[in-house]
Amino acid sequence: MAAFRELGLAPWLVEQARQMGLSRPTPVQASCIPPILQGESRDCLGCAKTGSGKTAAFVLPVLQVLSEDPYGIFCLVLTPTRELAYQIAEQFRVLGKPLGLKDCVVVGGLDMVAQALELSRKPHVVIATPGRLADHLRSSNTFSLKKLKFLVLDEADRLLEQGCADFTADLEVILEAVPARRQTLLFSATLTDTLNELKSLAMNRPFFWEAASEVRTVDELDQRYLLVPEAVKDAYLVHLIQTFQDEHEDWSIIIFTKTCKECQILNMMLRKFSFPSVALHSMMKQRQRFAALAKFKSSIFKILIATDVAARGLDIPTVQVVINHNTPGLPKIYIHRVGRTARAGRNGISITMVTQYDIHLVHAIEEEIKLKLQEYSVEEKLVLDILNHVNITRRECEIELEYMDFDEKKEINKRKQMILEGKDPDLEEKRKAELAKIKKKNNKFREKVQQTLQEKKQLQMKRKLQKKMERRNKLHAKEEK
Ligand SMILES: Nc1ncnc2c1ncn2[C@@H]1O[C@H](COP(=O)(O)OP(=O)(O)OP(=O)(O)O)[C@@H](O)[C@H]1O
Repeated sequence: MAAFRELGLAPWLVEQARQMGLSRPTPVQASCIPPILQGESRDCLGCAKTGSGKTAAFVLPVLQVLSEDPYGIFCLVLTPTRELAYQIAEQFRVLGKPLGLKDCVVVGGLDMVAQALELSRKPHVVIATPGRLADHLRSSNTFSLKKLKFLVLDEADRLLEQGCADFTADLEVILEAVPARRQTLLFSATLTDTLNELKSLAMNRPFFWEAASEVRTVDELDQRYLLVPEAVKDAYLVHLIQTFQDEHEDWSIIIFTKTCKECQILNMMLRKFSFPSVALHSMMKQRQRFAALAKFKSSIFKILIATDVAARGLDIPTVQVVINHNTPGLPKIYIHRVGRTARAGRNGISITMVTQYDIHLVHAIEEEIKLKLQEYSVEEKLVLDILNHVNITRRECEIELEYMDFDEKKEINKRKQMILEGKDPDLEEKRKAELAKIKKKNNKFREKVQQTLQEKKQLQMKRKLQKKMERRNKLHAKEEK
């Protein structure tokens, strides 16, 4: 593998990388840095496994080009979560220190006025979540992205996905504000599904690089599943954590849950068992989210319980274990979740809890990652011993949470968010109800059509069969004559 300086990077940048512990480029860096350095006419799509150094693969060449002609705003990085935006900003800051790099993080949940002021001071690099940046573009004209040289989409497939947090409308606003002549860099561990959409964004002789590997997860990751009945999941979880705590001196675990409520309940429950845990989910205030992550990163708290808001990109080298409290519905989400451990060549283990209803999801995951998960065995008796205690504790937490009006708060938060987005919550609700009605009607209609088609098909088959029988009878009659 070539050294960093052979990739065309300046000595000061190579030295800066070395100081950060990056002495030799990883494959994604070695492959993507030279084409990015070729300049304006070359876009780049980099697809490499989790923890393989994709961030430096774009930060280093951007800094190199910036150092040759520094001005603001030179580069815009878009990323799906607020925590990830700060993590990327840190890499820019550390690697770009000799340049006196000015960066600006623009994410939701924080003061918009302060952000607008920072943007107006022309930072070299803006790292943003699409929603908040689009809000700034819609509401102010104190900054311009028209001279931008680089547009980076980190976790690009997530940004283009149309899921519960749909970025497409915001991306449209942003793409209108950036110049057509620019270099677009797209990175993720899971680019292939959305490749066509991504290519329409990166049209300048796109250089596409994908790590040559059949298996889509890293070799250093020991991937297990644990078959558990739904009703006793939490007893297994407590048992797993207790075992790690007893057997390891230095340990750190991320537990992924399906919903914010589940995340909150598990955190309350684990704390009642005196485990050092913190929660991270989208219903928390942004300051609480940052504080929780900081406590986990500094190992004050050894357990992070999170929703998929923490599934992508977060780089916390000390994480040795990922527990999936629910089996992810999409293989892609599984890949990103388990990728929070076994990063940059370290070992790690992931344990996915699988109930009787989730077997098909495991098969889909195995098919996608091209690897069979191995069973994780536990001593059932030890789990049975704590079962009652765990179930009673969980029930207590559920009752406590009801008193805290968690669901109501969720509803209020949703309405607040709509107001912030300039929507009328009541109108939106009406619209949603109407849409649901139409959907139901359409579904009924579709079912009816399908039923009619089925009946028609059956009738045709019946007729065919009848004709066949008639022909055969006639033949028999002829033969008998
Ligand atoms: N050349 C290198 N040598 C050693 N370590 C490196 C190198 N490049 C990056 N790293 C380290 O590897 C870790 C993972 O890097 P990074 O977060 O960029 O991964 P990623 O590919 O973006 O992962 P994900 O898909 O999960 O976002 C970081 O701690 C980073 O400092």
